[in-house]
Amino acid sequence: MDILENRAIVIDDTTLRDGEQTAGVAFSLEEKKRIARMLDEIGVGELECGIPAMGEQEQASIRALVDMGLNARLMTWNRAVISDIEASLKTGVEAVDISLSVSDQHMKHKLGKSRQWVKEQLKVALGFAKKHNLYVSVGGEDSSRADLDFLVELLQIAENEGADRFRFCDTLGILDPFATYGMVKYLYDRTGLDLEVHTHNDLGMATANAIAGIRAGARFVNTTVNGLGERAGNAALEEVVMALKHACGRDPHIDTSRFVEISRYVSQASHHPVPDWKAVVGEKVFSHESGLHADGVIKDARNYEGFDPAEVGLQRYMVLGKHSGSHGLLQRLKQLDIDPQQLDVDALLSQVRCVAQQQKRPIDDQGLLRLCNVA
Ligand SMILES: CC(=O)SCCNC(=O)CCNC(=O)[C@H](O)C(C)(C)COP(=O)(O)OP(=O)(O)OC[C@H]1O[C@@H](n2cnc3c(N)ncnc32)[C@H](O)[C@@H]1OP(=O)(O)O
Ligand SMILES: O=C(O)CCC(=O)C(=O)O
Repeated sequence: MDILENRAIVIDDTTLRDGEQTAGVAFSLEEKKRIARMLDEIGVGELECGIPAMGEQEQASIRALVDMGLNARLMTWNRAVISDIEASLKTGVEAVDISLSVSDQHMKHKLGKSRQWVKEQLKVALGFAKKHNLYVSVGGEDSSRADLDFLVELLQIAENEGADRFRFCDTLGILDPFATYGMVKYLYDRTGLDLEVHTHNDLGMATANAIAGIRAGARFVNTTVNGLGERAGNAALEEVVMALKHACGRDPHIDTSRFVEISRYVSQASHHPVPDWKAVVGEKVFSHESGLHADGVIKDARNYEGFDPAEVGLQRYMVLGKHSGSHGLLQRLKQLDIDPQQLDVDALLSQVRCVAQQQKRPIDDQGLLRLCNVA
């Protein structure tokens, strides 16, 4: 049986934490509230909303998010340090991610500590958080470079000490989907803890890796709007959700029709433009110019569209350009109320192609009317 069957997938969106860690990005409180509200309204189950250890201003903004009374569970990010968790407690959140580096590289060359220290520190931090009745996700930073059997040991400690789940992090975005599947499955087969995947896009595989992790048994997945996040970013919310629906046949119960609206807002608030061709939310991803494609779409949009553009709040554009064919041209003429019988359509198509080639852009309606000598 497919492991995805009968398992509710929970989206833990970290636009307000890892997304805001994108170099140069800083959301205002109003922007954070609006992003949180929109994500909550579309049904995202959990929001990782900041890092209280950063100081009083960050704590106040997290408190303001808590005060909104959203349906989504709010979670903060913490190092495995008591003072970080104390700062989280001040904000009123009921869930924390307690992060510890788990690869030998990080333990030795970042923390300057041993595996034993990490195991002990996990107990200390987790014990403190559970004493305060917090829901705890243990974040395994750099899990993808960790010794898997050491990870299993850590997961056992986490489970014994009351952790609620473990977050498997491909911190550097160095895995492919097959490796992600193998590593997450290895952990899934050896622990009773719920698993989460946190994937980065350094090799362009964040979404694919997130899906692979879910297929291997992870029930939680970290996403960000537009794939914002450290370096090349995280798995994009809109991509993961649409992939779950259309590649995996699972509906994570998110109102996807607002994806474009949310994407545009986060793009503006983060000062990070979304390319026209960005999967799922790019303005032009449902533009059809090529003759065979345009013909196919005119006959039945499902010939060349994997999902309806309206499903994410986009629209379809039929474009006349260098690669156009006669069916696309005839359709446009019809829309402009021009009788093709009066024209040499083959000659007009040649002109359309030629002008588009010269201008290096599509022909708009005015341009077409001029070519038809009607303008
Ligand atoms: C992979 C990720 O995205 S993890 C999230 C990272 N996010 C951020 O760093 C953004 C917010 N960070 C901050 O505001 C600051 O870095 C703070 C408040 C957390 C800490 O600030 P500072 O005390 O000035 O320390 P600084 O950031 O320079 O150094 C980090 C320290 O935390 C330690 N540390 C790093 N990760 C962990 C961890 N998971 N658990 C315990 N200690 C850790 C480092 O070893 C270093 O300690 P050292 O001083 O003993 O060498
Ligand atoms: O440790 C965590 O919970 C997440 C850290 C993170 O953002 C990462 O590993 O990329």
